[in-house]
Amino acid sequence: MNHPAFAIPAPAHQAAILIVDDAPASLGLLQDILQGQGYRTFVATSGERALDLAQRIQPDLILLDVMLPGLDGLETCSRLKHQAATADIPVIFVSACSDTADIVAGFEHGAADYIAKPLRLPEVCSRVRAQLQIRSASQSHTHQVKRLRMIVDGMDEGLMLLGQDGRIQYTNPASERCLGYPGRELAGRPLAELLAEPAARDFAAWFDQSDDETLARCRGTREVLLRQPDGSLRAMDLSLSPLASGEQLWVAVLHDITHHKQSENALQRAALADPLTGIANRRQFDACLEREWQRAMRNARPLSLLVLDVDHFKLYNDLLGHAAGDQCLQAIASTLQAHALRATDLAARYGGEEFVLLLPDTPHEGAAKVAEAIRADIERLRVPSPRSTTSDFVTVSVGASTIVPTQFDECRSLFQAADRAMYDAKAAGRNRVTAVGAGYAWEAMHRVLAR
Ligand SMILES: Nc1nc2c(ncn2[C@@H]2O[C@H](COP(=O)(O)OP(=O)(O)OP(=O)(O)O)[C@@H](O)[C@H]2O)c(=O)[nH]1
Repeated sequence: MNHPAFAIPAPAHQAAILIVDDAPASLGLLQDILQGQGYRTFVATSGERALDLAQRIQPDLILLDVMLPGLDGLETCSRLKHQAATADIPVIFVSACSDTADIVAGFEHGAADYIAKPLRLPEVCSRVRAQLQIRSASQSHTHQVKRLRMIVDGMDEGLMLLGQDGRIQYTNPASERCLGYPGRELAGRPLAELLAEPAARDFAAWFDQSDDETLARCRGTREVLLRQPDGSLRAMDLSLSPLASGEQLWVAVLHDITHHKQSENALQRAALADPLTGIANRRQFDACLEREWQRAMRNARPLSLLVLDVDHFKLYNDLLGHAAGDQCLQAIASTLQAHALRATDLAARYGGEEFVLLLPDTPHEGAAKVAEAIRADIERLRVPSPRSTTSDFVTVSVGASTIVPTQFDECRSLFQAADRAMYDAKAAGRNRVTAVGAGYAWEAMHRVLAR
């Protein structure tokens, strides 16, 4: 039977409605009405059968009579609500018992609505439609929430919610990975506590003051170091923005930049290294010399420099070829590097076949000893040098200079003195060390001694 007067547009998907009634007349009537509205209907004449069918067909709505043989409607409704598979299916009681107490009991047992018999058809249609709309809205809301949760849980970026006091209220799995702690250990902790300085101080100050103007300053993205539970640090970009909803919450996003940092560091290292030998290049040496010069001057400590040049290297190259020459330079660089024993010593290739070794806090005698040890070790490499007029093997000449820098000295004077000493060693026959003192203090001492 169709009821055009109460016709409503058929739902986008044909909703399935389970009608539970032991009275054939009312069952048939409800079935006619609902089918007329375009719904698919299923019927059950007992509570037990209704439970079974509901589990299997997962209807969108159940119309349930209260008075049923065996398991009554109230108990059936309770059981439906206690089973995970049917708990979310809305139930409308349809009953001749329409006292307030009956209606209240229906709601207490989990009903979504209550229709009193005798049935008024427009009312049945409206209530059914209303429940289906509520269910559809709630399903799409649940779907949205699930989707959002999947996105947030699957993000590579760490996402956190912070209160206005800067304490963590929510962390997604990626932020737990970034921070190195499980979510339960992060909840309630101030974010600043997990940062290294100077960001830790800034964030603590911002959130402590928490006036709008101060907080506005923590907006945006900055590079921070996160303290890991094992004490190590991880570089991240941290973006902070207020939650648009107007709640007093902040959204913090962590983006791991370890890889960028690593390649940045690798680039920096490459820019400071000599590509042939892997030891420091001239650029790094110049910066280091300037630093150590200032330190030695502040502390009035001796600073020594060795300048080392391969003997007759042109002849070596000409006879054995450039590739063999390169290998020879690599062997010399390794030998030199092996003598850079202290953390502050720096071995570098100054250019061509010329090398330097900077020895901070090293007096004249110490520098001369290191220079001689390097010279002897290179000779001991026994790299054949057939055309050399100095030796059968590759040798080096080394100039060493030492200075206790004063404000009357110039940084380049140390290099110039060592370079001159190296040329003196060449002039004196090569494969030897010449060690000299340099600078105002040295000359002053010699003036006193000469008197
Ligand atoms: N294989 C190779 N040779 C280089 C490199 N840099 C400079 N040389 C060579 O080193 C040689 C240096 O020659 P010279 O400056 O004339 O000096 P030397 O032959 O070593 O003679 P003395 O220094 O007087 O003992 C040149 O032939 C350069 O081509 C390099 O990176 N690889």
